[in-house]
Amino acid sequence: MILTVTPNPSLDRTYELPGLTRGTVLRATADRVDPGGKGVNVSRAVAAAAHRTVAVAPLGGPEGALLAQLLEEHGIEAAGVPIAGSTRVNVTLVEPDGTLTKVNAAGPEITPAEAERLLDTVRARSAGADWIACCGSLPRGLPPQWYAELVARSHRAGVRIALDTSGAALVAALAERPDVIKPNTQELAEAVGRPLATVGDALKAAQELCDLGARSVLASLGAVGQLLVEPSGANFAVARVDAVRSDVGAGDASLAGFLSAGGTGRAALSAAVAHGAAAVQLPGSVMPTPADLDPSAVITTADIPMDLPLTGQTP
Ligand SMILES: Nc1ncnc2c1ncn2[C@@H]1O[C@H](COP(=O)(O)OP(=O)(O)OP(=O)(O)O)[C@@H](O)[C@H]1O
Ligand SMILES: O=P(O)(O)OC[C@@]1(O)O[C@H](CO)[C@@H](O)[C@@H]1O
Repeated sequence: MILTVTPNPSLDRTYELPGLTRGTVLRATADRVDPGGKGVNVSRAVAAAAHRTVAVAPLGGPEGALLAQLLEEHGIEAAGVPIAGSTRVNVTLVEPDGTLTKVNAAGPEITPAEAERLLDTVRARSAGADWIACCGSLPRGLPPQWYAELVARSHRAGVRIALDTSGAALVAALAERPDVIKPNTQELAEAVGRPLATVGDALKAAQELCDLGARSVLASLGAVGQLLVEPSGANFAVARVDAVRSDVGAGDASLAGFLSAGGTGRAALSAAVAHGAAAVQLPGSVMPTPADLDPSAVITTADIPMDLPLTGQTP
């Protein structure tokens, strides 16, 4: 069973536009709403592969009620923690050429009592979990050390932790030795405090995060592929993709594939890349099912392409 924790879940609204013109009323040609937030997406992908998952998330207001309803419709068991504030709505604008513009709200303010109830709910639901995946930004009210506390508590309960977050929350959690962290290129660069130009730079940065406490690093490098750095060594994988439709949630699909395949070693890395490649070929944040995966398109190697340039960092 994979338990996911999403402290700042979202309703993901996607609007398809004939064009994106600033300062005008834009009429959408299509729109959709998906249950969102990084851990929620991991649960969606795990459930799509018919594995057991429980999604822990604070839920509040009419948006929280709709999110709970959507999760139920997706067949995902939710452990919702009621909060006084309202669950956020994140908006994606899609232009005809496929360009995506995403607006993520800050999310509700979580009270100290709600924060404690969230930690208690994770503890109560973690019996029998193979992994706890803690994913996404922290809403207001949760201090940057909140994930560190969650990692420490989960390790005391004997459960492995995967952490996908960024900035101070990521750095603060390293000392508690998360079993795997999943930074993307931007998050990796931010964590080591310098821009990364090549896969070799990303490898060095991932090794530094291991020195700071991460037991392993699954670095997702967008179209470039993924690096898995473990005590036993590093591996790199990339998959052929015919046409990218939406990269929203591709990292979440990757993490779900990685954990479902055991969360360690080359086979899990290959599964992560197969899931990422499948996810980008699907619309919105639709998560791949086993039928969408093409393992034959994945190349996995211990021969790291050190000089391969990276993309996807904003200064
Ligand atoms: N443009 C692309 N072309 C091919 N594969 C891609 C592309 N973008 C993403 N992928 C695949 O999906 C994986 C995850 O993507 P990425 O590194 O962008 O994650 P992320 O930034 O965490 O995504 P998100 O936060 O939206 O879930 C990549 O490692 C790769 O396997
Ligand atoms: O604001 P955060 O928590 O960093 O990211 C939230 C989010 O962008 O991540 C998912 C895609 O990975 C979306 O479902 C959701 O809207």
